[in-house]
Amino acid sequence: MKNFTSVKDVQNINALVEKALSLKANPFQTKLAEGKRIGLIFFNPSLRTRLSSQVAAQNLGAQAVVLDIGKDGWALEFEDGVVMNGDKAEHIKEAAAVMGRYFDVLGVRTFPELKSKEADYSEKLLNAFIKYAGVPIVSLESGTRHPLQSLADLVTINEQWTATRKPKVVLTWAPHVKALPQAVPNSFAEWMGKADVDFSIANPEGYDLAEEFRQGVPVFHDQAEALKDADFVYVKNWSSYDDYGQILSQDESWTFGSKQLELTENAKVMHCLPVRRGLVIKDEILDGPNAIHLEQAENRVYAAQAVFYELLM
Ligand SMILES: NCCC[C@H](NC(=O)CCC(=O)O)C(=O)O
Ligand SMILES: NC(=O)OP(=O)(O)O
Repeated sequence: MKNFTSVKDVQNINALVEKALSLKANPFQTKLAEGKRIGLIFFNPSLRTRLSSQVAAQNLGAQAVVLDIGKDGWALEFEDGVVMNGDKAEHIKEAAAVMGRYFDVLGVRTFPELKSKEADYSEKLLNAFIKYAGVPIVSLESGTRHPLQSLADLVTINEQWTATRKPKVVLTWAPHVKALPQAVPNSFAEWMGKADVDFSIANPEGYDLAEEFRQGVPVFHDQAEALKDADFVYVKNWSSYDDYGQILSQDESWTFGSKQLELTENAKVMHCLPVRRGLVIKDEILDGPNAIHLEQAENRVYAAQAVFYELLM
């Protein structure tokens, strides 16, 4: 594996899931990556990704250094060939190359601006790191994807599912007050497409994900129809892709509660966090026996550990 920015970077996802589970069973392999350094570069806020990546590095014996570049770094220029006479002090060409000289692996978090579909989906920032850093790049959530989250999600589904038949996994949209990225649902859909599950998506009209992420996946605009017999339900808000970055609905009949759960096969309920209680998922679910959001968050450590292991070893 050269970089970890999408499921396409992974040769064998089952092997990576197994690696994460074996690291979970025996996490403190602190000699493995002794002397290696991981830079974790954040353009945006984070709780889980930041902490789980640092814990994962420590478990392997590597050192992690965090830079809140959005807050503490110089304002960066990404355009080529411009005269930098505005407010940008440093070009990504130098910034990424310098960080590449300090670290063996670089993780980067860069949310989409949700203004231009073309700009966000071209992944300009992540690709600039890949081009100029000269070391493996790990996405800590980019404009279009969140692969460390999706790997942890798949690890969690594998852990929780003991039956021999394929589990039915449904990704459902839920309302929110802010326009959120499509990165988490895109990425989840992309990973589920490669996993041994029966996968479908429920969202209101106008919220279909970009076609490349839902090819061959049944999409329902009726949540109740989609939830029937589900074994796992992944709840997440996202803003419109077609009407890019817009909030088209705040319909709270899509908020996931007991009424929705009753339609399922006593499904496990998933969310990547942070979750807005009462709006996205009701307390009765988050505080009940079907919620596995904390297990997902815990597995972020072993997902990151497996990825760092692959890239450093
Ligand atoms: N890293 C996990 C999710 C990050 C982001 N959520 C958020 O920005 C929530 C913000 C809020 O609820 O105000 C998203 O949906 O992609
Ligand atoms: N799920 C997730 O990536 O959480 P953070 O945004 O807190 O890192």
